[in-house]
Amino acid sequence: MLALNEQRLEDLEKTLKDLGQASFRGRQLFEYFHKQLGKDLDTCSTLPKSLRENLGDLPLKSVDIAHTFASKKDQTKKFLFRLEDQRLIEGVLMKNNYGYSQCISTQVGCRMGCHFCASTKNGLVRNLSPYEMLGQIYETTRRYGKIHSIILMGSGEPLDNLENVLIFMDILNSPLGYPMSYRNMTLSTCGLVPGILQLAHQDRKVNLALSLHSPFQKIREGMMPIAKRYDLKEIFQALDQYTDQLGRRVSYEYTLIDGVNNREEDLEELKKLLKNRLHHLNLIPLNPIDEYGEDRPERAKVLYFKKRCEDMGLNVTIRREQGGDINASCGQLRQKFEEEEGL
Ligand SMILES: C[S@@+](CC[C@H](N)C(=O)[O-])C[C@H]1O[C@@H](n2cnc3c(N)ncnc32)[C@H](O)[C@@H]1O
Ligand code: SF4
Repeated sequence: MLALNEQRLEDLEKTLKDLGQASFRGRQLFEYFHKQLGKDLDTCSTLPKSLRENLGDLPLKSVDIAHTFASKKDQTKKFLFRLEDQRLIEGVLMKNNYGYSQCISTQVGCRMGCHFCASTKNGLVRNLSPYEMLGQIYETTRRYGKIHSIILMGSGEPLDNLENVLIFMDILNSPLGYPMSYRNMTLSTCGLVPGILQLAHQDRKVNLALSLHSPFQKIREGMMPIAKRYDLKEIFQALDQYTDQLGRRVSYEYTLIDGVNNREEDLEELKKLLKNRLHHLNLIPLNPIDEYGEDRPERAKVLYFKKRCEDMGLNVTIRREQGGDINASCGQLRQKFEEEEGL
């Protein structure tokens, strides 16, 4: 059973009803957890003391900020959050002109095995529960104020933990809670087709990003083992359904790796794939990790690639390099600290 502070409103009302309480008590408790960001039932003054004591036996989930790394170059902050089993996960908080945007993790580790990604080096440890995702946002909100938008681009593959991710998004979106619009939530996936189709056929209008990395099936397979399971043709069919059903464009993450996916033929093939689709292409220069021998292209090559995409009529940006001095490569910090702690 989910903890009290990670149940959807209707489930929390039912839990309270099963305890012989009126359903409005469930609503009050939901507001306490998700609007007031309360953590300790003793401070929930809307509930009678007897009920608080009664609920005291039921577990609440918690997340703490274990370490904060502040960039000296910009206002970016990187966090290591500690979970109740002492596991660590990473998150990044970025300041934009419209407010804070936060990158959050959805799993401890990842089982997808992309060769360039530090998050997957020790495989998947476990899925995050809904509160372990909410708690990342609530803890930063307590310290820095309201978060405007989130991206599910920390460690983990969100579509490999979709049930909990949907509960998390629904609670965050609830008018009685935080609330954050689905439109301010972006889910990034390596391309798990069943999950993309599930997202296409429901009405939460969240943003979807595909980690594309190569327009060629064989090269993609060489970078991301999961590409062997779902090929580009299947993935694009699913993405087309998402756009048709929800009228939303898809973002494409493209980690630029020198000599691997920044060649002339990559540009031509990208044009064929994206030109006639609603798209936004986001170029991410590789953040090299020890286990992966390939190189990050120098700045001039990144700018050239972007210019060529623009000339071909693609809608393209280079991901803003925020917090470059706090080693923002996903998964590396957690790996370092967990090794030090012998986890
Ligand atoms: C860590 S993943 C998490 C979300 C999801 N699992 C995915 O792959 O889209 C978020 C993004 O970071 C990118 N990424 C991972 N390791 C990277 C690295 N070393 N350098 C640049 N981008 C990287 C991934 O390709 C992906 O687009
Ligand atoms: S890039 Fe995404 S899917 Fe691939 S290993 Fe990293 S977290 Fe997992």
